[in-house]
Amino acid sequence: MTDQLDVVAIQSCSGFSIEHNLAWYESQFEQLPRIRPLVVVMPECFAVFGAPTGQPYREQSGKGHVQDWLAKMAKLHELWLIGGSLPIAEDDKKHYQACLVYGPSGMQAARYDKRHLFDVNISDSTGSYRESDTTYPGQSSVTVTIEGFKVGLSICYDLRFPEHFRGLNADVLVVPAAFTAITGEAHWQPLLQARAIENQCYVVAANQSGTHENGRETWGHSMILDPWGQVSGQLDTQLGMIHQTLSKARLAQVRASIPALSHKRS
Ligand SMILES: O=C(O)CNC(=O)[C@H](CS)NC(=O)CCC(=O)C(=O)O
Repeated sequence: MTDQLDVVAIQSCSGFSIEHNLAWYESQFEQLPRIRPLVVVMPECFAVFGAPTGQPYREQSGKGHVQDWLAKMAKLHELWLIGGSLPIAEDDKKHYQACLVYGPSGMQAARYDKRHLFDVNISDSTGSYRESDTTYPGQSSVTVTIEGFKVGLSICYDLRFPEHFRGLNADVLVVPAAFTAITGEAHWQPLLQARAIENQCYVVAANQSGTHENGRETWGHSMILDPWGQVSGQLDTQLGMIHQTLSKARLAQVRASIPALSHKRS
C-alpha cells in the first residue's frame, strides 16, 4: 500500500452505437499515463447513451458484451476500471443503472445501483425526464477499497443528496454523470465542491459532454477536486481525460486542520 493513488476521469459524448463508444474508449486507454496502480472513471451511460428504438440496451448481471469488455480492458491495461453506469436487468420490465468496478485482474470488485432517479422537469429540449419509467432504484450504498483508499460510489443525480455521501465515510467519491447542460451550468461545480468540502475527501467526477444522438445535451466539465474543495484538474466541454495523483497525506492534513468529521452530531 502506498500513500498515493493516480486517477483519471474520461469525458465522452457517447451515442447509440456500443461498438463505436467502446472503440472510442479503447483509443483513450492507449493514451493513459503509464503509472500503475491507476483508477479510470468513465461517465454514466459510457457504453450506450439513449436508444433509437426506445428499448434500452440491458445486460444480465455477470454476462454481456459490455461487462466482458470491462473485464478485458481492466486486465489488458492493468486498471481499476469504473464503468459509470450500465443497465443491468433481472426482469423484462426495468433495469438497475449499475456502476461497475473492475480490478486489474479483470475481476469485478463492486457494483453500485443508482439510488436516486432523475424524474424532473427542466427547460431543455427533453423537458421531462422520467428515469423511473425504465429504472428501479438501488437499495444500498457501496464503497470499495482500492489500494488502501476507501472509494465511495454514486451516479449523477445522487450528487444532489448529501446524505448519500455522508454515510460513505470515503476518502474518494466517484461521480460518473450525464449531467444536463442546463442543470450542469447552474449546479455541477458547486455541488461537487460541497461534497468534497463537507466530506473532506477527493471527488472524481466524469461527465458526458456535448449533443448526443438522442438530442440530449450534457455539460461536460469533468473535474477532480481535492479534500479542501479545490478543483485540481478539469476539462471544459472537449472530450478527453484528466489525471491527478491523490494523497493520503493531503487527506490527513485537511482533516487535522479542520476536524469537522469528528465534530459531527448525529
Ligand atoms: O437515461 C440515459 O440515457 C442517461 N441517463 C441520464 O442522463 C441520467 C438519468 S435521465 N441523467 C441524470 O441523472 C442527470 C442528472 C442531472 O442532470 C441533474 O441532477 O441536474
